This record gives sequence, C-alpha cells and structure tokens, in this order.
Amino acid sequence: MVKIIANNIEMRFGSRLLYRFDRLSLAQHQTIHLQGDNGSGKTTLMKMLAGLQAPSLGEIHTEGFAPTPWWRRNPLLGKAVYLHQHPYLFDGSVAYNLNYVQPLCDMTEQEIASRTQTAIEMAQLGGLLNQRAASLSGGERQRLAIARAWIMRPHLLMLDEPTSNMDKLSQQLVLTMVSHLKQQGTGMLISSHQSCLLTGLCEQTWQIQNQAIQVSPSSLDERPFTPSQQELRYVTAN
Ligand SMILES: Nc1ncnc2c1ncn2[C@@H]1O[C@H](COP(=O)(O)OP(=O)(O)OP(=O)(O)O)[C@@H](O)[C@H]1O
Repeated sequence: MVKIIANNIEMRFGSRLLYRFDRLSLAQHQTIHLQGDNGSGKTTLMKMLAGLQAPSLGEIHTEGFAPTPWWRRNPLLGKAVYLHQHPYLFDGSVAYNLNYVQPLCDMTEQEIASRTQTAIEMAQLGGLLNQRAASLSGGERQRLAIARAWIMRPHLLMLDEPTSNMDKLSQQLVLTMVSHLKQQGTGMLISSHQSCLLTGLCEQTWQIQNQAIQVSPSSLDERPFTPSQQELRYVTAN
C-alpha cells in the first residue's frame, strides 16, 4: 500500500493563512473529493502533496514506495501524478503526447501498446492523433491529459478540476477512464467545486473551510496492497 502523508501542516502566502491541519493522507484504493471555494487552496494542497510546493510548516512523507534515487533531491517528486486544470502538454501531436509516457511505464511493450490503444478509444482521440496538441480545445486537452495518465496506471493521481471545461460527452468519457483507474486501485484526489459525475465515485470528502480542512467520513479502511500494481511514475505538472 503506498500513501502520501502530510503532518502538522500550515500553509500561508505572506501573512495570509490558507489553512492548518494535523494530518491528511492519500492512499491507494481511496477516492477523495476535494472541495472548497475559489482561492481556498485546493490547487496548492495538491501541489504540496505532489512535492511541487513546500508547506510553510510541517512535513510530508511517503510510505510504500521504492527508495528515492540518489540524484532526486525532493523525495516527493514522482510519487503522485498531478494533473492541473489547464494540463501541460508537450509540443507535438496528440500521438506524440500519448507515446511520450511509454518509457515511464513499468509494463511490457505489448501491455503499453494495448493500454495506449484502449486509452485512445476511451478518450475518443482516434480522429485527433495527428493534430498538434497545442491546437486542441480545453476539453480535448483534458481528455488527452487523463488518457496519458491512464496509460501509466499510477498508484496515486490528483485531478484538479478535471471536468471544468467539459461537455456531457467528455465528462462521460473521463468518468469511464477514472472508474477504470479506481477499479485498478489508483488512489485519487479529485478537486471540484460542485458535485459532478466524477465526485460520485468518491467515498470521502476533504472540505477546505475557515482555514481548516474537514474530512468526512473521518476514517476510511485502506485495503491491502496488491503486489502486481506497478511503481508510480511522474507525468506532468504545472
Ligand atoms: N505563489 C503564490 N504566491 C502568492 N499567493 C498565491 C500563490 N499561489 C497561490 N496563491 C494564492 O493562494 C490562494 C489559493 O490558491 P489555489 O490556486 O490553491 O486555490 P484554489 O482553491 O485551487 O482556487 P480555484 O478554485 O479558483 O482554482 C489564492 O488566493 C491564490 O491567489
């Protein structure tokens, strides 16, 4: 079982306190809805858990991952995949973006090829493969970013307002991909202002309010580790 654990955290920008909390953890087999008003600090929390932003006070560590390579100074980087609401895409075609993550996947070539093909079908990207990623619409970019993460089958995935730009069809496609990842044991933190199709998959809520984070229900069973699940790799972040 892999997890990221944040203890005794305080986060502020200058004199402005975003929140304080004693402990939060994101583990495999959990699907959590992160709620909060605009500017409450949802993106900041995800970036902290992904190692992209240091908390003002407190400590974030991981359990259950392979040892950090000696050359990596930040031990949190690479442990969770974080997808920003305006996902970073590489300069190149849609196909290039999908293939880019293949060397990072701990699977056989055959498995990677099969997952890539399935991801293209699930995200309905077949007609867009030769199009430049930079020219995609907001919803198509999100679908591509989630398809790319789906291929990697990460242990932990953070989705920042994943359906904010999406019409009903795109939301349904993303729901299918995220449901698959949930079945495969990927632990997910999904930020969304409102309840939506995706948040219907969540069994816990983290609500940012009054400079604190309320967790409900307050505890969740964490299912035992499945040894066949592959090592998490880092995809992209802003
Ligand atoms: N590097 C920074 N320096 C100063 N203030 C920052 C910085 N990054 C974020 N903030 C501020 O911290 C607050 C929380 O930002 P964050 O993006 O985490 O909120 P959010 O809950 O994700 O918002 P939204 O729902 O609008 O996306 C905002 O008021 C933002 O302006």
